Amino acid sequence: MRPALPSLTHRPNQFSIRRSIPGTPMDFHIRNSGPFAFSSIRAQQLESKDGSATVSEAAVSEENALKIKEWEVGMFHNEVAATQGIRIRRRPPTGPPLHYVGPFEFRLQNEGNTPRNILEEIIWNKDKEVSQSKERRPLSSLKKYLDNAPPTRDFIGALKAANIRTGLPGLIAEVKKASPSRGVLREDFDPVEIGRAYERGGAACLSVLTDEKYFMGSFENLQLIKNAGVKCPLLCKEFVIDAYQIYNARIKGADAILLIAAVLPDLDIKYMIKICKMLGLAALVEVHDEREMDRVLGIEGVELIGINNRNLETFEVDISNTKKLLEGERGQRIHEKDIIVVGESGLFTPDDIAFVQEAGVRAVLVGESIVKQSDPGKGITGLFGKDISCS
Ligand SMILES: O=C(O)c1ccccc1NCC(=O)[C@H](O)[C@H](O)COP(=O)(O)O
Repeated sequence: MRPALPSLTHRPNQFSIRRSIPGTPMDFHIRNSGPFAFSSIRAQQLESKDGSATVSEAAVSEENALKIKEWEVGMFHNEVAATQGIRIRRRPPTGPPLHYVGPFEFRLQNEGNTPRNILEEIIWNKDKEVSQSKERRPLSSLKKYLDNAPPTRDFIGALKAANIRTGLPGLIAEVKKASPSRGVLREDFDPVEIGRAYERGGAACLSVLTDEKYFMGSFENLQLIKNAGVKCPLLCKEFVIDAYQIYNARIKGADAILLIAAVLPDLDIKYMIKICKMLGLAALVEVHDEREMDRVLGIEGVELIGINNRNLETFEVDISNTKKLLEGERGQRIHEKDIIVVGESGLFTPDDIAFVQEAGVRAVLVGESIVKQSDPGKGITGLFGKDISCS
C-alpha cells in the first residue's frame, strides 16, 4: 500500500529567515502553507514599490529572479506530477533561491534538497547532465546533426515479426554492464560482441544502457553497436526528462527510446511520443503499477507499453506484477488498442517466459539472466528453453 498523497494545503514548507545585514545574524522561522505561497511573498514584494522603505523591487537581482522562476517552475512541475501520483520530483535547480523582504533573506529549507530514493537520485543527476549538454550544444545546434543520422529501423515491427516467427514473446536483449540493484554484472564487457551474440541467438531488438554514472553505459556503446552492422533495432535505455535527449538518441542511432511513467507527467509523455513519431522512433512507455497503466492507457498514440516487474524505488522484483496489470478490463483495453506489451525485469527461466506470455505479453526485455552468460547468445537458448535463432 502506498501512503495517501498529502493534500496541497497541508504540506508545510519551512522558510528560514535571516537578517541580511552583515554582522547581525538573527535566525528565526516562519511557517508557510505551500509552494505557491513562495510566489505570493514575491508578489507582495513587487507590489510594494510605493516608497515603503522595507521592500524594494531592486533588491531582487535579475539572477535571483531567474532562480526564483526556475524554482517555481520546478515546484509547479512537482505539483502537477503529484496530482498524477508521480512521486519522483525534479531537482531543485541551484538550491532554493534567496528571497528578500526588506532587510531579510529567505531560504526555503525542507527535505526537497535530498533525493528520496535511487530513481529520484538518477533523475536529479540526469537533470544536471542534460543542462550541461544543452549549455555545450543547444537544441538548435544539435538538430543540425539530424540530417546525417542513420535511417531508423522498425522496432515494433521487429518484435511482432519475432513473436509470429517463434510463437514466443519477441526478445529485447539488454546490453548492460551494471545496475544500481545488481552492481557489476559482467567484467569483460564488450558491447559489440554482446550485441552480435544476442543477434545470433535470436534477439528481435537490443536495449542499450546509455547512462554512465549508474549503469556504466554510454552513447558510444549505442553508436558502436549500430556502426558494427548489428541489424536488430536499438532501444536507447535512458532516463528521459527532456525532449533534448530524444533528439540526441536519434542522432546517436537509436530506433526506440524509453519513457518512464513514474517520472514523466501525462502531458510530457504525450508530447514526447509526438516527437518520437516525428523522428521515426518507437516509444516504449514503462509502467510499474495500476495507476501508471491507467494513465498511459489514456494517452493518445501509445503503441508499446513495458511493464517493469522491478520497483525502481525499492528494487523489489516480482514477475506476477505483469499478470496483475494485464488482468480484466486493462487487458481488454490493451487488446482493443492493439498495444504490444513488454514484460520487463526478473525473467530467468523458460517458466518465467511462459508465465508472462500467458499473462498477455508479446515481448520481453531481459538483461541480467543473459548478459551474465559466457556466451550471451546461448543464454537466450537457455532463457527460452529452445533455440530461437533464425538459422
Ligand atoms: O536495475 C536496476 O537496478 C535499476 C535501478 C533504477 C532504475 C532502473 C533500473 N533497472 C532498469 C531495468 O528495469 C532493467 O535494466 C531491465 O528491465 C532488465 O532487467 P533484468 O532482466 O532484471 O536485468
